[in-house]
Amino acid sequence: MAPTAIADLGETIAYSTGQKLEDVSDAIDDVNCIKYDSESKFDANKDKANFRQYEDACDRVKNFYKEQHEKQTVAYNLAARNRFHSASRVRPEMTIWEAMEKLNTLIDESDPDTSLSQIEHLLQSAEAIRRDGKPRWMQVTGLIHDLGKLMLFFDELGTQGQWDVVGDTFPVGCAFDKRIILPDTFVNNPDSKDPIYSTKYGIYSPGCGLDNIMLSWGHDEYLYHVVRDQSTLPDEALAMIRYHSFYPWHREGAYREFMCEKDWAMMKAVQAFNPYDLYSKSDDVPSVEELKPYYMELIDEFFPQKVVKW
Ligand SMILES: O[C@H]1[C@H](O)[C@@H](O)[C@H](O)[C@@H](O)[C@H]1O
Ligand SMILES: [Fe+2]
Ligand SMILES: [Fe+2]
Repeated sequence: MAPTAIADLGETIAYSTGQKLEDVSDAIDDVNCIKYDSESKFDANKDKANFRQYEDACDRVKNFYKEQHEKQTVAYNLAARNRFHSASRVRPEMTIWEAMEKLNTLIDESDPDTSLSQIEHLLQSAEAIRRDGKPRWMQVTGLIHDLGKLMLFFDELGTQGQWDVVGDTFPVGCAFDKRIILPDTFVNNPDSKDPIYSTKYGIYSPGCGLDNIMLSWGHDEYLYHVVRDQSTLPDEALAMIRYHSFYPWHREGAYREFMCEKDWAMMKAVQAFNPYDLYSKSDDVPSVEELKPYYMELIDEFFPQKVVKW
């Protein structure tokens, strides 16, 4: 780890940190009470080779990743986090259901696998989790996991476009791993030539824990911060939200050298969640009005104060 770089990043890294390391053993005990099936029943019949084909994706998707991979730098990430945490920011207020309706106008440029609206994607994920008999906290996690994309509509966050909202995530401040999709598109990212950020560990140290790694700014990181303080969701749900787009880690096995003990338990949770997010995209289109009463009750259970500060 380079001490000067760490000193510069200082508090910003600290406030982007989730649980303290002291909470690790508690979290692991909690995890032991939750059983994940090694294979979910739900994705057994899916042809997985049809999803996430980025090399063959259309120009819209490829251009998206080129832009994202060039612009997600340490400097940008620090600035975005400062805007989010700024004390003077007036945070929009709305309920979870209102947020789902507001998000519905977004067409995600990074996604080669669905042409459905966001509310439909959220309901597909939640319904697949519910059909598999998973706990209620996981169903509501499926329902909300992409609501962070709302950041696109909140001017005071200074969102630049879709490149700092959607798409897969990856750490900044250390070398970009080849297992990130379309890895050659990082050549024009200035950090890939930085003497510290371009090294294997960069500004981090092995075993430092994922909560201490700055992941590219976007809907996962944003929603994690919103939900952590305003819901009763367990640590596993928060990990599913925060890391669901971190495919190079949870699917491809990259960046494992940064994990701490707690992260291994959290990774199981994220991997258990992933099929419901990805493979539910080919399910039937859900009926929003029919499902609304069930999910309104579920939302109230985990967001007791009803109105959320975004
Ligand atoms: O295109 C998708 C989409 O934007 C998802 O919401 C995100 O979680 C994925 O990782 C990404 O690749
Ligand atoms: Fe997502
Ligand atoms: Fe999703």
